[in-house]
Amino acid sequence: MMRHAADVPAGSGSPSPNGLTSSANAGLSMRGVTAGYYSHDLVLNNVSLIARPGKVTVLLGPNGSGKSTALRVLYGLLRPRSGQILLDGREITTVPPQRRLALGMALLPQGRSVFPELTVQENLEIGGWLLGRDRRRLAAALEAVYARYPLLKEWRQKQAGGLSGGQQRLVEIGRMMVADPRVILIDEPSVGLAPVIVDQVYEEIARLKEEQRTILLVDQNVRAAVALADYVYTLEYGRNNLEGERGAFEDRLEALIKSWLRF
Ligand SMILES: Nc1ncnc2c1ncn2[C@@H]1O[C@H](COP(=O)(O)OP(=O)(O)OP(=O)(O)O)[C@@H](O)[C@H]1O
Repeated sequence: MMRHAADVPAGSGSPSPNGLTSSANAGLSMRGVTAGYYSHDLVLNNVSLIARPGKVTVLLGPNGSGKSTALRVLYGLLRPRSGQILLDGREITTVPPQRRLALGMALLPQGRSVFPELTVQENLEIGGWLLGRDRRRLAAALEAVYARYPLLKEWRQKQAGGLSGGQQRLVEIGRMMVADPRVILIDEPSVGLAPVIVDQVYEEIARLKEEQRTILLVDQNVRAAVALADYVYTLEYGRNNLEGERGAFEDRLEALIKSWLRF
């Protein structure tokens, strides 16, 4: 069933008063978050959502509705003015991104983020910086990534900047996977990629889902995203709008996309 945010009972999914994790608040959640980049603007206005463990949660909405900003707040790159971020019921609102990484969270940012002058291997090593100077653990983590993505092993001595857009995307995914995250935030994974690479990116997201990782996906590619989704939220003008299980959205995608074109 698709619901309007106004119909969702307040306080649903709240943490247990004793601070212990209950299944009701497992996952990554944003509660009543208000955020913006400048004092006079408001990009997110009282937004709440939850990415359930092992599920794919998709966040959709027209351009400028605040989707990427929501990911930035969830990852700690932008501090909310009010509201809370919780991971498995524990408040992490002011926890910096590097500590969120240590808690098992990762962000796959939109667009090209490889270090072009560095080799593929050096780019992957950056993904393992949490392992510090523990060279053995870093080597083991790199080997696991190479086993998972054999192409990265082939390219390991190549300069990342010389790779194609699709190849660089794989390096970015590999870099994220060095830390073996359990909660993954993905921002527009297919922007600017050739269709054949786009398919591969969604296959990889499907594999991450099969592995029971928690995924929050922001995407302009509405059909591909909804096909993978367990639960969908939409934002409009920085506010919660619709939400519901995938099935409730599948038949309404055309109408939804059309309504966003007027923004
Ligand atoms: N770094 C920034 N500094 C200032 N304003 C920003 C910044 N990033 C985004 N904004 C503004 O915040 C609003 C929401 O942007 P955001 O990127 O979160 O939306 P979005 O829903 O992800 O849009 P799109 O689908 O176009 O990527 C926009 O008005 C945008 O101009």
